[in-house]
Amino acid sequence: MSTIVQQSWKRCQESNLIATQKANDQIISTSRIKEIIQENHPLIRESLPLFNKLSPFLLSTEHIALLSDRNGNIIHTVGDPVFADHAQKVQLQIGANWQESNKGTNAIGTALISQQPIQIHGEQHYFRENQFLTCSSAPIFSPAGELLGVIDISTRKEYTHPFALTIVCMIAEALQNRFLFADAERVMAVSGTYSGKRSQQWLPLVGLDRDERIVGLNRSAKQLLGADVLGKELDPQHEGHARTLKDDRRKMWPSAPLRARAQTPPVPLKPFPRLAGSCPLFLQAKILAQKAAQVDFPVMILGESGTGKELFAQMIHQTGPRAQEPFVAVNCSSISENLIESELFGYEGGSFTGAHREGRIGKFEAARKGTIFLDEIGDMSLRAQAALLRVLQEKVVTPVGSNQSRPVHARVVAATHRNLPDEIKAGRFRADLYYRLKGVLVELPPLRKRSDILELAENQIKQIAPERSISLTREAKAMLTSYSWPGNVRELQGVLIQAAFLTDEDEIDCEHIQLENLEEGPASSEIGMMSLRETECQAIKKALNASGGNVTQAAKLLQIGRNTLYRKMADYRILPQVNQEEL
Ligand SMILES: Nc1ncnc2c1ncn2[C@@H]1O[C@H](COP(=O)(O)OP(=O)(O)OP(=O)(O)O)[C@@H](O)[C@H]1O
Repeated sequence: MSTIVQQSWKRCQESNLIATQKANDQIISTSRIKEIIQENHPLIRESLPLFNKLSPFLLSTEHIALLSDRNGNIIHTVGDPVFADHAQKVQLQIGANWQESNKGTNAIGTALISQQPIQIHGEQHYFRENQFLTCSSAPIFSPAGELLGVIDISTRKEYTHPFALTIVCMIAEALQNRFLFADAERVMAVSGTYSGKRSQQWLPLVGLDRDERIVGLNRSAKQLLGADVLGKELDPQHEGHARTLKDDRRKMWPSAPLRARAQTPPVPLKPFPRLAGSCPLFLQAKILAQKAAQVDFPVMILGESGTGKELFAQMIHQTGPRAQEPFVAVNCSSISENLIESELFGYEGGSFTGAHREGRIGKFEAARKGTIFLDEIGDMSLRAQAALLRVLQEKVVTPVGSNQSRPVHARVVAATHRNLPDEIKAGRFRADLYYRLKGVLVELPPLRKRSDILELAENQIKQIAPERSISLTREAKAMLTSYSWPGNVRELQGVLIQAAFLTDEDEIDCEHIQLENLEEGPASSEIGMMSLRETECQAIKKALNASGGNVTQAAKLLQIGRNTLYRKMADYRILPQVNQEEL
């Protein structure tokens, strides 16, 4: 037995776990699972494509793959339904908790404690009931080194695949890289001489923030540079050999010091994403924005949060004559009142405590002849509004601590979810600024008023899981069109990511769709969506009772696949015993 396994057995004995007894088999409640899925949204979002790729390889191999959060809760499974059936007996299923304190020595729980990849083979499992398994797990770390969860591949001990452990390690590393690309402003591949063991598989990747500080690195980069480089600037020795793989500094805030500005090479913008939708209200706004892109008037985009305001601003930039220049997005609500002037107009070196020695250019200058997108303009303080108005009137900025003005060439596109005329009446927004910004007014409809919700949903599903052809059932479509969508397209995206994650078949059904305020949807009660779930739940319970708890027979009675039934049971927290109650 390896030292890790020995230490784990010792912990189990010290916690008075009895190997011959049943392990703790509590399943967490449906509402808690929903919360856990919400909490782990980024982990799920990044894992989904990898699980989708893995899934076909596991079919008919008696293997399943599982994803657990950092607390050992299983939040996703894919794999061979035949083995899933056996696995269910020991709760290798969604909603079970595989922490060592519950399940004794096991690959998920022990990988979480040891923070190392591990394979637990047959009798190495502490509880006898788990000794028919061999499970291979690898911890998943964020690029900043935070433990996020575990990826596991399990099977009967006699079927263990020789590369199972290698595969989970590769998936965990691929996930770390996906996080790096999703979160860092700039990703660089570094090279150099390795001091420790060389990792053959992955390019050493480093993620940098807008201030050029290292915010994340993958395992190879950690071996090369050491973990203590987090928060520091990249050593020039490595920077010299580094290749930039992703650079969003033109989109957001290019925070390079003044002197470095001229050296920053132009970075091509990503191709513009298609703005999906055929609803007349939406098309009207799109046509207006496309026209506005060709002229230089200021544009004001109005719409609730998540309706696509930033996407529209990007479209205006990228389809207009300034497309080759930077697009700089500024979220006015997230900049503190004290810093707004230095953020927008820049500052001279040493002009205030905490300032960079070399000084910084402001966002107006960073946008050069491109577009500055002032998001959440309605949340700007009156002081900042006054400063902004001056810039728009005089077309110059004066960096903090300087007495020299610099010309502004950028085009301004502003957006807000607030009703600015109301804000003006309440004295919170300056009327003169409103009229300066308002040039062309583009109003985006909230999703609940759009007639193309299903078209958008189908479009999103294709983007989320391009390699699967997932469709929506009739009931799922009714559910989506009857909901009020307070979070608009962004909420729809989140719901569909979860749904695609929860189904491992080619259909998204109501059980996979988790809506926050279902009761608030205008028509949901009218068409009885909750009772649909309730009816399905009752039908499953009845079928299980009629079949004496035999899942295969119950599935036949219900005319659905056994695997589908298992997933529905997990969703409704139904155990396969007679007269079971919801947990
Ligand atoms: N018509 C559309 N087609 C495809 N995706 C869309 C569409 N509209 C919005 N989205 C997507 O919805 C999400 C939210 O869009 P965006 O960030 O532009 O909204 P917003 O109105 O600026 O939100 P906020 O006010 O919260 O900043 C993004 O992921 C965007 O890609």
